[in-house]
Amino acid sequence: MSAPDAIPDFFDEGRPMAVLTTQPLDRPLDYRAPEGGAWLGALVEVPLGPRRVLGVVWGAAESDLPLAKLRPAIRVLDAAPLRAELRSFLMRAADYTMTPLPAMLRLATRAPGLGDGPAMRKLLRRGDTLPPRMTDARARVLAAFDDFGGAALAPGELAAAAGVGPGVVRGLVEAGALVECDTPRDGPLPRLDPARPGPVLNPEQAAAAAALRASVTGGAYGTTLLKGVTGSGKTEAYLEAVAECLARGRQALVLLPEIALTAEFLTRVEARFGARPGEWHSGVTQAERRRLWRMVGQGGAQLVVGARSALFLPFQDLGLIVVDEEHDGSYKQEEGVLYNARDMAVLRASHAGAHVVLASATPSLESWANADSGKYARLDLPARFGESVLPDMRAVDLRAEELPPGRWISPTLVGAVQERVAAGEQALLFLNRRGYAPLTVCRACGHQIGCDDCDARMVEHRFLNRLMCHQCGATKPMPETCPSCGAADRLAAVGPGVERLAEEAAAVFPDARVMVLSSDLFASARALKAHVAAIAAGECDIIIGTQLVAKGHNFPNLTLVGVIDADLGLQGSDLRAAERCFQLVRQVAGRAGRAGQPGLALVQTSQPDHPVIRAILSGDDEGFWRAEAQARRAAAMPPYGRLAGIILSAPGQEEAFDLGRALAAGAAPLHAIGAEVWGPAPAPIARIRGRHRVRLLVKAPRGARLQPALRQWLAPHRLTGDLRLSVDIDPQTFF
Ligand SMILES: Nc1ncnc2c1ncn2[C@@H]1O[C@H](COP(=O)(O)OP(=O)(O)OP(=O)(O)O)[C@@H](O)[C@H]1O
Ligand SMILES: [Zn+2]
Repeated sequence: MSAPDAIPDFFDEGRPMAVLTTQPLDRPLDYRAPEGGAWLGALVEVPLGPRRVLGVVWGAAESDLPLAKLRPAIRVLDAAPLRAELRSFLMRAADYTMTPLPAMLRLATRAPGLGDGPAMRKLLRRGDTLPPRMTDARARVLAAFDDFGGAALAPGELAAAAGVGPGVVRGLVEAGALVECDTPRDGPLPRLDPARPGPVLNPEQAAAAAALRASVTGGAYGTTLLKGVTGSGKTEAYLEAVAECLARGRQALVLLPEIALTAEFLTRVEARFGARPGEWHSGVTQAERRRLWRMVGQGGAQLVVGARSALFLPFQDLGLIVVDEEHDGSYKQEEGVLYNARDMAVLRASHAGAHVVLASATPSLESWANADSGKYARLDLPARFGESVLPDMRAVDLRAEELPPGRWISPTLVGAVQERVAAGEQALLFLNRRGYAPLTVCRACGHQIGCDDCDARMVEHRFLNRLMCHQCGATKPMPETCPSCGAADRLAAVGPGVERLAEEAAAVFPDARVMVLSSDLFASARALKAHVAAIAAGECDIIIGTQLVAKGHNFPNLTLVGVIDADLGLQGSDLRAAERCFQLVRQVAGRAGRAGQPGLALVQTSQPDHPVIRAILSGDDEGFWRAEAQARRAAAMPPYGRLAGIILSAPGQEEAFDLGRALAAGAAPLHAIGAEVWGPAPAPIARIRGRHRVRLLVKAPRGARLQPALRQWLAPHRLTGDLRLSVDIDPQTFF
């Protein structure tokens, strides 16, 4: 199915056709095809009651209403029809995630200005006559066209290219030597040249690159896990697959877990292919989004780099999807439509005849197991590129170090930081906690300040000078007196957050320049990017960061990483606590010593003998995954069993519990596939934004047909009032 659709079905004007709208209806509606007819998959505007809504021609009409009873669609929009590949992907994705199809379609039609006509702008090209009076400046303007291959140019572009003022250009228009023409505003993106030579690869990289190129050449679906230690050149290797894909005239998509990483990636692509790819994420302007959405559909964009929502773009011929840092938790969308972009990438690729590359130094157990069983191919890059070696990893046993109250940087770590900073190198102190302090307590009565709407404590953010709830985002000023007992000046910050750690660093290292990297400190993606660039350029000595710093950044001068509290990740009953702790600490440590100087990672822990900490320190990755896989297999937990979370929420706890109990009592359809139901129980965070939350957990054997059983189980229950139910297939979080 690698070729674009064969000639799609066409509905002649006035013929009946089914249209799927993005409105919450349970099926497509029938309309008559509008003037000019409509292709299958075309985006159309249709009347719905008194409104006009967006829809997609989905297939043949389904009702047997007489033609005269059907309303005509209003018009076909100016955009490429959604291809069969995307339509079938949306149906399967809706099915898998148990999302209503219109909500899925909304993800694929989220382009600004879709309903607008083709936006035109006035460009200039050369006329048939020469100006009566030729000057140097005029000659330069006319010559500028040759530099652009005769393409039409905007007046401003032309003046800039010729190095003249706008008056010169105007004069030529008046003289008839330049003529205006209307041109679509959204032109193709600059061409990437896949034939340009890449860097010289070392033998391991070359072998991986050749295997990846070969997978793309086949033009069929397949998935490869590219496991390489941090700094081994995974990016260089998968860019070779991108080159192969583009050379074959197909499109490629690279997903990154964090917008802050795109700037560096765009620069690398430009260096490799001579132009920048399309960008798709929340930091991109509306005009750029509109252009990219259209160009992806028309084949005017070869490579897109984006966030998880880029998976729903209307590619003309998608040949490759790379999911970089595939283990990253942010690929799971936790609000609205609940989906895992890594899994959906595999699903989309299987419909598009595309290859998937999952790249990571610390793969998810899911991907590791799929490679282990042979379902995915696997390629390894076991060593860092060039002279750099993996950092030396050592534990700092907190039981043996004297730390005064309110201090978190151990004497050993202080000494190491001083040494590195004195040598003109950078040190990173990692603590996965935003804000100043996780807890504010009254020393008079013991009261802990909580959120008014959630079952969560408020976190002090000194930078904002407020308390913040990390569940709902609500903030309030720090009270002067205890809200419970009224005592003044008795409220105390308990525990560290990155802001407090920065305060400690400033006190302990008074001469060092300290910068904090935490997602909440930046008003925009742009500000964050600038900050990352400043760090890479060496504008600070000590970086204090949350998990934001763990994600693939390249700080060449960074040689020391201190993990403030490795035990933090081991806590909690979460199924993936060990896996996440392992991934996070290994990734953070991997930031050290990337450009030749040897790196050191010091891991502060009170449990140096904990198996996870030992695996982190020893670097025995395979041993860790094997042990983890064995434990999960024994418990029949994912990926060796299946889970679905059911979250009920309502203004009152009783309503949610009543439904939960009714569900638990009527679980026969689940028992029929060998599944168990746990709960209902109050969710660990029992209230968010004023709504009470109750959870059930469904656990099924690996091969069970879970979704049909869930549908059958849930069908008899009507949601009344303000009761909400959401289904989380393959849940990553259990709050
Ligand atoms: N063959 C090569 N020639 C020149 N430079 C290389 C080569 N391979 C890798 N590098 C450089 O080494 C550094 C690490 O490579 P790269 O970013 O591709 O590794 P990675 O495995 O993707 O790292 P991470 O896991 O941290 O994302 C980069 O600066 C890259 O430009
Ligand atoms: Zn809250």
